[in-house]
Amino acid sequence: MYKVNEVFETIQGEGSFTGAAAIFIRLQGCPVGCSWCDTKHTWDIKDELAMPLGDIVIKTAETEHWAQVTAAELLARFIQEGYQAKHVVITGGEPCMYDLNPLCELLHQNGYSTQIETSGTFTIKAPAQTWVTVSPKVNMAGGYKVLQSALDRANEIKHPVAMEKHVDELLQLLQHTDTKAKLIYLQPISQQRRATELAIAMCKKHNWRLSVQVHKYLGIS
Ligand SMILES: C[S@@+](CC[C@H](N)C(=O)[O-])C[C@H]1O[C@@H](n2cnc3c(N)ncnc32)[C@H](O)[C@@H]1O
Ligand SMILES: Nc1nc2[nH]cc(C(=O)O)c2c(=O)[nH]1
Ligand code: SF4
Ligand SMILES: [Mg+2]
Repeated sequence: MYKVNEVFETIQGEGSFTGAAAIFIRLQGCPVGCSWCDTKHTWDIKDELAMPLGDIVIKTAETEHWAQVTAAELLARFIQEGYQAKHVVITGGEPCMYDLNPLCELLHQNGYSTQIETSGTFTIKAPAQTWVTVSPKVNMAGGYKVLQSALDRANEIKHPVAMEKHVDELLQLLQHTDTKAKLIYLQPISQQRRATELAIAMCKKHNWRLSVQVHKYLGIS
């Protein structure tokens, strides 16, 4: 069973799948506590805020409501809603609090590709074909060993930056990671001008890529 905060079809706005039509599943719950997090409404799991999946799918505002569902119920809902996207992004909250194997396997069997957006603070439980985006959160719950195994598994590393020290953190993490087959992105925090300028300069300096949360510039979810 998965606790789901939101389900919606949109355009992937971050990382290497930017521009791809995608179905997003936003899972409820995250203990990491990033001060600049743009999805704080997913942090807590409040029993009294449970609601049916049908109500979750039509909700338009960011709320702390969630629905408890199976993988099969989610797939059935995609079909019922007439979603055409064949790429599914599982985010949160922190999706790796959950075992994502049953969900991803069912989606793969039904012709979807899958992608996870994770902080690297929980062990990743997902099939080998799943594209893993790690947005590393340092000095947070989970510890160094878990984060390193997430970085090793990552297909792309997408580091949120606002200050030089965030770049230094990434450089430190990459020292212990084989990055040959990985894409490395900097993502400016909250579209701040200074963060964006820093990210551009550092992408040029280190030959990394820039991810700018295109959906926020477009004003879409
Ligand atoms: C909301 S998080 C959910 C998934 C997971 N907990 C994680 O942190 O990767 C999804 C992505 O948004 C990024 N993010 C969150 N708040 C942001 C902000 N204010 N500006 C830029 N990126 C942000 C995270 O770093 C992560 O890459
Ligand atoms: N369009 C769109 N793209 C996204 N890529 C990652 C997102 C996330 O919240 O994890 C996200 C999101 O919330 N919306
Ligand atoms: S780990 Fe992700 S969801 Fe959790 S607080 Fe940080 S950015 Fe937000
Ligand atoms: Mg988002």
